[in-house]
Amino acid sequence: MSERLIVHVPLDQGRDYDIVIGRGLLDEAGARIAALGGRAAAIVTDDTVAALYSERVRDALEAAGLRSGIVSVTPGEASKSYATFAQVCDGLLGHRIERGDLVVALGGGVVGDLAGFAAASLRRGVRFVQAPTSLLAQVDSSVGGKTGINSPLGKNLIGAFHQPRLVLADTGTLDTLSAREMRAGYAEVAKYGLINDSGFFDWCETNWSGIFSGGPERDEAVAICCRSKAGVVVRDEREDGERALLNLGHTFGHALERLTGYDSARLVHGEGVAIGMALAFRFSARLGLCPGQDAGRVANHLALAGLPTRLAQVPGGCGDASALLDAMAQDKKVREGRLTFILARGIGRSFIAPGIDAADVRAFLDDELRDV
Ligand SMILES: NC(=O)c1ccc[n+]([C@@H]2O[C@H](COP(=O)([O-])OP(=O)(O)OC[C@H]3O[C@@H](n4cnc5c(N)ncnc54)[C@H](O)[C@@H]3O)[C@@H](O)[C@H]2O)c1
Ligand SMILES: O=C(O)C(=O)C[C@@H](O)[C@H](O)[C@H](O)COP(=O)(O)O
Ligand SMILES: [Zn+2]
Repeated sequence: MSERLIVHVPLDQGRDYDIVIGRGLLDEAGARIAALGGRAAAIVTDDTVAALYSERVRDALEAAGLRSGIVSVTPGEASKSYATFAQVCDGLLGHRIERGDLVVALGGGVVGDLAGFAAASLRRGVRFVQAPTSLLAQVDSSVGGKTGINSPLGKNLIGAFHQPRLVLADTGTLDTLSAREMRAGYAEVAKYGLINDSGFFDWCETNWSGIFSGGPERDEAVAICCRSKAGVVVRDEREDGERALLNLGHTFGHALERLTGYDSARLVHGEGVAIGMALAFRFSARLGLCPGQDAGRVANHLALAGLPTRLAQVPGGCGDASALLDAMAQDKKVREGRLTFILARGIGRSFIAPGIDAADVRAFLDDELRDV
C-alpha cells in the first residue's frame, strides 16, 4: 500500500478510527476493509457514483475475500427521505448483511448520511465504512458519525449518531465531480477557517484554486479539515457544546434547503451553507459583534470561488422572513423555543450565540430580502 495521509479519530470504548486520504485509495479498499473483519460488505451508493466506481470497489472487496453487493439510490438530496431509507434497509437485508458484516457508503454526503443511518438501524446496528467521493463528504460529512434523513418539516431531523469504523477518502475521485459540486464542497472547507482558524482562511484565499484543480493543495485541505473536525468530535461527540460551531451557516442554510424542497437542481447543501455563512457574518456585523470588513471579506471570497452569498441568488426564491423563521424554528439547536446561531467576532472567531431575539432576525432578513 502506498504512503497515505492518515488522521486518527481517537474516540473511546474501542470506537477510534482512521481517516485515510490519498489518490487511488479505492483500489486498496478491499484489503483495508477486509482487515476490519466480517464476511460481507454491501456497498450503498447513488446511480451516478455507481456508474463510475462501484464495480471497482466491489471487485476489490471480492478479491479480498468479502462477499459483496450493491444498493444504489437516485442521486440528490431528495434521496435523504423515508422512502429511500426503506429502500436501502431492504436492499441491505436482501444482501443478507448480518450483524458482523459491513456497510460501505460510497458517494457524497447524501449516500453517507443515508447509508450510515441504515447501518445504525439495521439489526439494531451494523458497522460501516465511509468511502466519500465528493469534496464535501471528504472534508466534512464522512467524519463524526452524524447520520440521518430529512423530514418535510426540516433538515436531518431523523437520524442517529453512528461512527464509521474507517474513512477512505480517495481524492482522485474528485476529478469526476462536477464544478458545481466542487464549489459546494468548498463552502465547508472555508467553514473550517471561519470557525476557529484564520490562518487556514488566509491559506484558502491563496490556495483555493489548487483544491479545485487537483494539486497537492487538495489532499492538504482534506487533511486539515478532517483534523479540525476530528478534534471537535472527540471533545464533544454528541454536540452538547463546542460541536455546534460546525453548524456555522447551517441555521440559515438548512432553512433554505427545506424551503427549496430539497431540490438539488435549485440548491445543494454547500450552496445553502455558503449563503448561510455570509448571512451569519453580516448578521454578526449588524449586531456590532464583528467588523463589517470581515463580513465583506467572507462574502467576497465565497463569491470568487463561485458560490452564492445572498438570498436573492436562491433559484426560484426562498419565501419571506416569516417562512424562513418558521423553518428555522425546527433547527436542532433551538432551546426553549429560542434560536441559537453560530455568530462571529471576526474571521476564525466564531461562537455559539443562544437566545437570539427572533425580532432581530426578522428585521435582518427583511433587509437581506430587499438586498439593502
Ligand atoms: N453527516 C455530516 O456530518 C454532514 C456534514 C455535511 C453535510 N452533510 C450532508 O451531506 C449532504 C451533501 O453532500 P454532497 O454535497 O456530497 O452531496 P451529494 O451526496 O448529493 O453528492 C453531490 C452530487 O455529486 C455526485 N457525485 C458524488 N461523487 C462524485 C464523483 N466522484 N464524481 C461524479 N459525481 C459525483 C452525486 O451523485 C451527487 O449528484 C447533505 O445532505 C448534507 O446535509 C452531512
Ligand atoms: O458534524 C457536524 O456536527 C456538523 O454540523 C457538520 C455540518 O456540516 C453538517 O451539515 C451536519 O449534518 C449538520 O448537522 P445538523 O445536526 O445541524 O443536522
Ligand atoms: Zn454542512
